[in-house]
Amino acid sequence: MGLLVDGVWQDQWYDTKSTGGRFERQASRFRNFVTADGGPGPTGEGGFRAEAGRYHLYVSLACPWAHRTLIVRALKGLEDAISVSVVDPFMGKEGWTFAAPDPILGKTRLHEVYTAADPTYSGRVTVPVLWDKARGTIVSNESAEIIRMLNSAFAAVTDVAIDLYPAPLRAEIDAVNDLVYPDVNNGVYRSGFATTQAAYEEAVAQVFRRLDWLEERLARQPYLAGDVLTEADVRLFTTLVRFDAVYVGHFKCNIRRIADYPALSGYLRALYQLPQVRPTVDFTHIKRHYYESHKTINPTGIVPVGPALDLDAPHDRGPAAFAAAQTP
Ligand SMILES: N[C@@H](CCC(=O)N[C@@H](CS)C(=O)NCC(=O)O)C(=O)O
Repeated sequence: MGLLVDGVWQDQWYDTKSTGGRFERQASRFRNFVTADGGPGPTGEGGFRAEAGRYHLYVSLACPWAHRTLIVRALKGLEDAISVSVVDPFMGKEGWTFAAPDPILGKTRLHEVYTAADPTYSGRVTVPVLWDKARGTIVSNESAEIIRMLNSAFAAVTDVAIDLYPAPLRAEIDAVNDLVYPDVNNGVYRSGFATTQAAYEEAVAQVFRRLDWLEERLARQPYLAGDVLTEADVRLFTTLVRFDAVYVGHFKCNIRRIADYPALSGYLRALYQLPQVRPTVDFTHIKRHYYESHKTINPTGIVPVGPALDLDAPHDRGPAAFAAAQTP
């Protein structure tokens, strides 16, 4: 675990001293957008046109943010158009590494991919990374924006016509994301990485207040934004699927389990059982990464054997429904 300072790798754990024991996540630095015509997106510069074979994703199968991009790539039928490298589950002194040199740049450490894009980069070296093979640089390292690009820019290179961010539901999706991101997706990290009792208790209470709220919503409707599956569901799913296996124990989010919430656990199983989603879930990487890498939390690195989860059990949510993509 570490970060780059002016392009030089430094091994250090998160600094929570200056924030009263609270973990604060850094904003992502590469913020360009792939677009259908190569014009600039909402942030960053233009020149990144959607083309089959041009882009590469660096992911960790353990990481919930990277997992979002793998799910959207699969739901949008982009597996052949966008290649993927998977980092080793263990994140040690060199940060994320590859078991074998990566096929694009021949690197063995993810921080070398960052310095290949910007030799003076300063900041954390995170997954996911969307790499442009044509320009030899990083398009984006912000998962929330990468999933938007995968959803919207690649219509010409896929025959899957579903829309995970349909115009009529955008306000609702944004509103849900604005609650789920701080309270749940990042809330579990704020609970687990807190270094004072007060910071932990504040974070864990916030996680469960929001899970209670989500339980109530998902008892009333099949998906977070209504009747169709959207990016809001993908974003919640990647935290839910890790929750009982990792966040309950390792991050001390143990007031309740997802298994104790009937609607949330049925919803989790429904999403997990989608044929595009299930192959993206790797519990070996998920459990090994957290329990082996975070030595300040789990010094022995021992990975617990349980819990026994049956995500293949039946659910009551019916077949998946998606919004149809509008032809431009
Ligand atoms: N805002 C980023 C966060 C990504 C992120 O924090 N990824 C974690 C893995 S779960 C990481 O790579 N952490 C390494 C570090 O912080 O040094 C996104 O959503 O893309």
